[in-house]
Amino acid sequence: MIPVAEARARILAPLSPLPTETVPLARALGRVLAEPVAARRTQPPFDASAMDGYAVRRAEAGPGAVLRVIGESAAGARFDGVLGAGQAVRIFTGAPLPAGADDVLIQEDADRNGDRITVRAGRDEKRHIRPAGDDFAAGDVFPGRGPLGPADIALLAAMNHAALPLRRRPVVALIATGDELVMPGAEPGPDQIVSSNNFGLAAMLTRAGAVPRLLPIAADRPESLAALLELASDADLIVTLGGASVGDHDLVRATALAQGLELGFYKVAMRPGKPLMAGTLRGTTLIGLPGNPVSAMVCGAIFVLPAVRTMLGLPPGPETRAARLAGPVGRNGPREHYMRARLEETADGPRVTVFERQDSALLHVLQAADCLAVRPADAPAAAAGDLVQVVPLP
Ligand SMILES: Nc1nc2c(c(=O)[nH]1)N[C@H]1C(S)=C(S)[C@@H](COP(=O)(O)OP(=O)(O)OC[C@H]3O[C@@H](n4cnc5c(N)ncnc54)[C@H](O)[C@@H]3O)O[C@H]1N2
Ligand code: MOO
Repeated sequence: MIPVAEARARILAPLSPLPTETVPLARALGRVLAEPVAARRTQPPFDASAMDGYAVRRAEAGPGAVLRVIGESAAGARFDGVLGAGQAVRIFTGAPLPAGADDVLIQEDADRNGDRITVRAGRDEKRHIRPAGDDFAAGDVFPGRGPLGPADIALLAAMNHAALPLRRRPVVALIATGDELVMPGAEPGPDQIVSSNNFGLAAMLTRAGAVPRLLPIAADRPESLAALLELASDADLIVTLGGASVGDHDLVRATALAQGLELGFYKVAMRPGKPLMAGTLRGTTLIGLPGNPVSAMVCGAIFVLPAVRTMLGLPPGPETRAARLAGPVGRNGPREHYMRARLEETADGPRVTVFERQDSALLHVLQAADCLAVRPADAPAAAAGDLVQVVPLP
């Protein structure tokens, strides 16, 4: 058994960022930039009005002042002249501020009579001008990388990018194994269950910016698994689920070895996830996840997502943070324990409640969790208030 950090390092070592492709902005949600991109324009490109009202000179627009309206500046159609003494220009939100003006009087503070306005008493003192470049300036580097969210897309659109240089999305083949499994919606036989791990992993991968490819379930026969490994051979990463342990029907390692797998390691000092294995099959990284549903999901977060992020050119993670235990936890054994838990922000900082039940078959416990509290191998018992590292669940 090797430590978790070493197992992850060995998985990541042969991986590198995938090539760049140019993708229309409207298809960039959830994708990752392959290189920094900069604003192609300044926003706003001119001093703009933030309100509907009148562009004026502040020094002459005190309460009671009377000004003559000489024109209009609308969003998309500016007033071309220069504002002179005693003059005002009708202006609308988003319109360029005319030369000579330094203030926008909101229309609620003006009484209009023909081409005259009178400034009301108690007028709003705010100038209601958005200076040029208030949001960003041409050349400003877009601050994010990805996976891009809705606000990222909005900012990139405003920066005038119709298409973006993105990392190609890693295609991850998912092969669930076991005669006991049927697809959701099918009618399981008396000794069968519904396959959940491949769907959970697929969701995790999609959210991380990868393309999961759900292959048919492999039966517990070497020919079945071998055929599916063949089918998966053009993926960027192959993930098998189950069949990793020592039982008579756990065939993944033997079958993959017979197909030419160069085994990197088998077994990690981790709970859940001990029977994890990884290696290279015909040039493609293969990660063999344990079958217990929570083990598969935890190993997905701790090993598969870092592999995907590396292929996307992102820091591999997982990111951890410190939190105080809400209650005591017992001493740990020789395997690093990734305990299902819930994190809350309190006045004293983040606090983590570790769940009572940690059996790796309990998906309802995982569903209730939002993080994993990490207990190092052989850690002594810990008390409420002690610090532990937590990994947010994806
Ligand atoms: N004698 C030993 N037995 C076991 C050991 C051990 O060291 N010695 N390790 C245990 C640990 S830890 C784990 S984890 C499991 C994992 O074993 P496998 O990877 O071989 O998983 P399976 O036997 O295929 O399945 C385990 C369990 O999970 C269910 N399963 C499998 N795939 C799915 C799926 N796609 N969706 C939902 N559920 C799935 C399967 O039906 C089993 O109940 O081994 C322990 N045993
Ligand atoms: O390591 Mo197994 O993954 O405990 O359930």
